[in-house]
Amino acid sequence: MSIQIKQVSKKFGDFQALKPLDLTINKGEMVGLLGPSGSGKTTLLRIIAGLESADQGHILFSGKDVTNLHVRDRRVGFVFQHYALFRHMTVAENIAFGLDVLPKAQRPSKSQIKQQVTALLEKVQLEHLAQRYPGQLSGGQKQRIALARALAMQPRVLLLDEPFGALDAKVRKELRRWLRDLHDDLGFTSVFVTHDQEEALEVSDRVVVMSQGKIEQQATPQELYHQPASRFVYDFLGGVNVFEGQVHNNRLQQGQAWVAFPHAEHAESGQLYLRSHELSLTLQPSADAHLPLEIKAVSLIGAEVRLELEPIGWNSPDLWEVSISHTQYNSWQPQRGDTCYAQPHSGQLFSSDTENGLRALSWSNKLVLLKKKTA
Ligand SMILES: Nc1ncnc2c1ncn2[C@@H]1O[C@H](COP(=O)(O)OP(=O)(O)OP(=O)(O)O)[C@@H](O)[C@H]1O
Repeated sequence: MSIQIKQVSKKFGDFQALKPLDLTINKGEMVGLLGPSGSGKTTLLRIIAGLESADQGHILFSGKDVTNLHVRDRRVGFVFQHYALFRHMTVAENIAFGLDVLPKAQRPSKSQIKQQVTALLEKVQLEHLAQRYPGQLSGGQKQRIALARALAMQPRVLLLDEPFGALDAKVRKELRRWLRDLHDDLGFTSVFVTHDQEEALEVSDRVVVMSQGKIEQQATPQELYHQPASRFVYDFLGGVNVFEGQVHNNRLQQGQAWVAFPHAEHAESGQLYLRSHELSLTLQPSADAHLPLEIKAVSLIGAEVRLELEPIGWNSPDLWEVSISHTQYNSWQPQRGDTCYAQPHSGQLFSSDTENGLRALSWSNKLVLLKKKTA
């Protein structure tokens, strides 16, 4: 089922929690609402559910206006961060709950309910826990049961509010992949709220970034990562190293540190945003950049080696973080206190004269061109 949100807005007292916004969620799509605390994600989700009413605007499910339809008639399933399982009921009873309380005319027979519960327990891979009580389950297991309970009602839409927010990082990762598989398997439409960038980028078909009650950008994870529409989105996605300076002689300069622009730039000042994979570390400065850094920490855990670097003779809002391969680490053997230099390949420039404040820069093209010329 598709969801259309048309000019929906919401005020709490004088506070505008949602500015009039439009959003279309396609049938079978999984959409992540991503944004900082207070940006309006939960309010939007609750309005879609019918738990909250919009001040103005319309919500359409598959083209039908459901704005004034009661929550119980919208056929939406919910899963919240805090598993609202009934403690005095077994897992099986919890899953059956919604079906057991249906009006008689709609209620399946006892044996049908039993069959459905068994099928759902299989889907969430927890058949062996049917007779346990919530108090005897792990956080991750509770969330899977909460999901099974939501699915029992055969919702047309599944709404999830930080469903894995209370779980530890490893379980969280497992569960979000599992949720994505289940979504694909059952083919429902899902909208989930998260403030975790990695989670949103990993499982969503489309990510809607919200800030101060409005949509900053909606895009596929790939588009969002590679073409953030604004500095807010770039900052919010994180994992970025920033070099700020004044422009002189087609260089971005701060103290003795500088980066030469690959093309002519007319701005007076700017901030260069570089993600870890957009630069390499060298032992000498190059003709394109002089960005000295001191290694403050070397972390070997994980698929790559993460270096934390402090600017030497220039300032940055945060320490720089750059990942290198273990092969590179083994040949270079960087140590705390060593000096190295950042050499950008590509990045984004935010400056007063760029349209939307953002321009993609590429030094790699220049390098490729040079290579081609000399070949
Ligand atoms: N019932 C309410 N009464 C008054 N203000 C509210 C109410 N519900 C939400 N708000 C305010 O509206 C804004 C948006 O809240 P919302 O819960 O939608 O944000 P969010 O993006 O989901 O944040 P979080 O990630 O912290 O859950 C917040 O500033 C919040 O304080």
